Amino acid sequence: MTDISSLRSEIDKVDEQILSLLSLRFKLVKEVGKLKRKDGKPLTDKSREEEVVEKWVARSRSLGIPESFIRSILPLFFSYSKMLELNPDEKRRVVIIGYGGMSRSLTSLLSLVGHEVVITGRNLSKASSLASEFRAVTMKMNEAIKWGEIIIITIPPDPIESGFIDETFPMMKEKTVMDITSSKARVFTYLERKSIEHSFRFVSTHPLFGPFLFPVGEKIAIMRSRTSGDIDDLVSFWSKAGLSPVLTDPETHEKAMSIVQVLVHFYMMGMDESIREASSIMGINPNLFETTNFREISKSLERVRSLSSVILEIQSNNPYAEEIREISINALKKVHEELLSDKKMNR
Ligand SMILES: O=C(O)C(=O)C[C@]1(C(=O)O)C=C[C@@H](O)C=C1
Repeated sequence: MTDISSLRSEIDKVDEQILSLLSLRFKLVKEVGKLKRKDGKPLTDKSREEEVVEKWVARSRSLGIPESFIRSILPLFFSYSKMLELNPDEKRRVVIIGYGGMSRSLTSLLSLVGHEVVITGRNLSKASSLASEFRAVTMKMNEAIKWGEIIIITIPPDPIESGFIDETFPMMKEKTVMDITSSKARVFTYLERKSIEHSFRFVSTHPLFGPFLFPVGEKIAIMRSRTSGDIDDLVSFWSKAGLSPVLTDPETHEKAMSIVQVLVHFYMMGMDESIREASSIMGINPNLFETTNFREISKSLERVRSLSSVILEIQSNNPYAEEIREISINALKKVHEELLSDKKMNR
């Protein structure tokens, strides 16, 4: 009988082959990228992606590999391929203030695309451990700001508004400064005022994705301020980094976020709470009976739980939050009543 360790060494050999082939695939993809850039073609070719998926699914069927497995790994291939095909014409000196999840996500993208990225903040050892994960470096806050052309503030709205980085604003003179907060209500006005006082160019952004690596293909909301002037350069900066810019203004952004974030998170917090309560009342562990839908929803609930501080921050900062939660409760009541009256009719 073959023992586990000899089987594992066979697996290691197969893994080695998979990796060599993957590396070859990525090299070919980079060549495709060069041709696409030369011809001015878009990176995404949906019909080619569909063709690749069909080929893989057909082949995997004959090999007995589940279709769902193929369909879940191929989007990762395409997204990573597109990232390798990116190549900005112009390297920019980008400074990221802060070292949290969103800083990590943006650093992964901007450094891979070829920009020079410096991470800074009060705690340089945290900044440097993040920088070492990518092609990025650390500098003290004042040195970094002096060096950079584009400054991205990734710290949360409360510290921004309580003056945590106020001392750095005079050094930002004539630089381009962006924030990435999810709620623009107060931060926007604050930074716009500072940009007028200290003569820097302020453009507000909101990356519309969570703190994950290489977010190629995701959206970023971009909002002009009174000091931003023409923002074509920044729209191109973000598109060349693989994101899709959505041009908007703070008011529209807050209204949109009241639906996309406040409403959705509110329902999910309620769902999480009711699943816990119902499980305890029924004396049941629902995970033992999970359906596909339940599993997918549980994953989303888990994500919402892990981002709870940001989610609560949005619930408290969005100016439409109360109105939206009211609308949500009324909608739920309406569904409840409709279900009750349907039941009566069916009797
Ligand atoms: O064939 C291309 O056009 C590629 O860029 C390669 C590739 C792939 O990974 O197979 C990646 C992105 C495109 O949307 C389609 C296919």
